[in-house]
Amino acid sequence: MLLNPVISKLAGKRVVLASASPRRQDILSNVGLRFEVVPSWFKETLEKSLFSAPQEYAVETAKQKALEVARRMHMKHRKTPDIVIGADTIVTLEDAILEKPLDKQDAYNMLSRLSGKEHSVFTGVAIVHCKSEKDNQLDTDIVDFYEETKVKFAVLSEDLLWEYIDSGEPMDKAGGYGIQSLGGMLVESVHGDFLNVVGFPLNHFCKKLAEIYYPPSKQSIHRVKHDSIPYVESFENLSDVEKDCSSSKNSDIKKARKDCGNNSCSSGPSLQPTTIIQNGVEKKSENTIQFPSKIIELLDGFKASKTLFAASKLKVFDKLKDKGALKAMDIADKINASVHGTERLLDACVALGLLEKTHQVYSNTELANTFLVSDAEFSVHGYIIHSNDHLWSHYTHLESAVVEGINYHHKAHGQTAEHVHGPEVKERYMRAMHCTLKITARDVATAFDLSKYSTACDLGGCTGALAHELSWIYPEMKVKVFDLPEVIKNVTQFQPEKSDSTRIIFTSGNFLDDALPKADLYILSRVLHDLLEDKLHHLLRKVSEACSPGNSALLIAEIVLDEEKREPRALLQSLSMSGGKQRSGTEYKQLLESHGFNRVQIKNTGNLLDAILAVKR
Ligand SMILES: Cc1cn([C@H]2C[C@H](O)[C@@H](COP(=O)(O)OP(=O)(O)OP(=O)(O)O)O2)c(=O)[nH]c1=O
Repeated sequence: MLLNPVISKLAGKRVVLASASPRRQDILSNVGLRFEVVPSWFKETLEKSLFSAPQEYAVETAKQKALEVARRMHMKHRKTPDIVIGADTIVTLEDAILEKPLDKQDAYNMLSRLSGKEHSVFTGVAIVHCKSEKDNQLDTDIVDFYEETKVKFAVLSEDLLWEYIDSGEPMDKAGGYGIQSLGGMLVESVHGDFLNVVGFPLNHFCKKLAEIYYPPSKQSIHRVKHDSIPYVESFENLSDVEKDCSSSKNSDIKKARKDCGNNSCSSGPSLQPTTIIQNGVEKKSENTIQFPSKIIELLDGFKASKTLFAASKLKVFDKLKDKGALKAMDIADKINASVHGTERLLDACVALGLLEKTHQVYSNTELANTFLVSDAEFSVHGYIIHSNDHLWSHYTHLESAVVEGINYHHKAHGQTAEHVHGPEVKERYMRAMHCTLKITARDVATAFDLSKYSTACDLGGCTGALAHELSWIYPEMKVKVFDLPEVIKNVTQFQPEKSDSTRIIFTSGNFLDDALPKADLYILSRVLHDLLEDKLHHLLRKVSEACSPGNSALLIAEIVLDEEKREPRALLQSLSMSGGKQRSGTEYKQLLESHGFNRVQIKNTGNLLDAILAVKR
């Protein structure tokens, strides 16, 4: 335990070594690491000329080896590992990269080049932390590094060379030799980590683990030097609190800190005494203040949102979807932007997990292809643009709107009706509604068995996204979308190619003023939270009157707050609302009961909107 404190940090985790190399397996198992071996299928065929230095090639190959295994285990075997370790060893001589020889002649060529000279052995290592996201996406966090060792060969005679080659040893080894076996006889001197030559830089690996699992506190100078494996005593002295908070890779660290958000971990002063060295003098400090991760995360949140908005607005994800992969300068050209600015934006998107970057070439992640490309089936692009162009300004005026207690719409956009209700704004709003409903409609439509209702009317149903989902799930159901004339006249562009116009009908009208069309099932999706009390009751009264007991029902799609009203998404959204309010399950129940709906069922879907089914018996 004392000898391998950092290695023991991996105990209890599913660790996978993505390597067929018996040497790597030996090195790691010799220090007590428990792991599965899943050799990588990644072919070592990266274009070497694309790398500015050979070690970058080794690191990238190591990374690709590990990622291939992580993805395969996640997708095919549904066994997401916690950590996958990949490595790649190369020999370099005068800019040439020597990998494993193809045959005896190739081994001869390599060894005769190495004869009498000093060469470098680089091993690139990637430590990939994996996490399965809610939507079954694989989320990875990669730490990589390389180690260089210089090896000098004696002058080798032809006979020695061929005898060595005939032993068979060179064939599965980079540079065509194995320093740990017969090949050791060829070596005059070694500068650096011997195990690095054999295929795995153990010391550097432990230092990296130390950095990951024991990051230095930002507030105090610990006795753990950044480039050292931490002193054993410093592990012994770690408090449970600190252990929990620094338990893993960056995202785990974030998570652990988040989990600790309500206790002394992230905010209050820690009671753990800390050793501080100032001007060479050691001091013990009580009440060290821990780094306020939670606050920094909140503080920086707007930068991440705005990065997503800017990349979406500039259609970065669309351009990359069209072209597959592009360099920063090509993207800059396509979006009419400066190369420098584009590169910064792209790198920020990589850091946020929206883009991937390999050898200065950017491509969309699966997440971006599915949700950020503007014409993708489940794109949230419209919602992002609405957030950027409309909601953003609400929040920049939040402070004065709170102080003055006025409507944010006026504060943010001035008072002109044109600005708030102009055609462009309306279309943007429709897009935002459309894409949020596209990703929520399935969960709302299937929250309850609605098959007994043969006609439905979606009041304020906008582009018909929920109507289409209902008609697809309930083939017997006909759905009428009832919305304002200016909405209905723009719905055509949102219809799927194969839409059945006999089962989905768009009708113009105002649900507050006009008579409601007849239906078995009325739907109010994202309507109630936005209405002032008088309008809300007026509408519910009308719907209730239109519902006959036993035969009809009202389906509501809204965020249903937990009873303590702690749901951040809804509460943050409330800040930008002009009139209405978000409600808890009990509040919706009472509201609906007051309008004669005496059977109210609520289903938390886990999606953006929850579902409520209200019936009059
Ligand atoms: C230079 C040198 C390399 N080697 C080995 C280490 C590596 O196993 C191999 C270089 O090939 P790699 O491609 O790094 O590794 P590998 O093919 O053996 O395993 P995998 O790709 O599955 O991870 O050469 C020695 O064993 N001794 C040496 O002295």
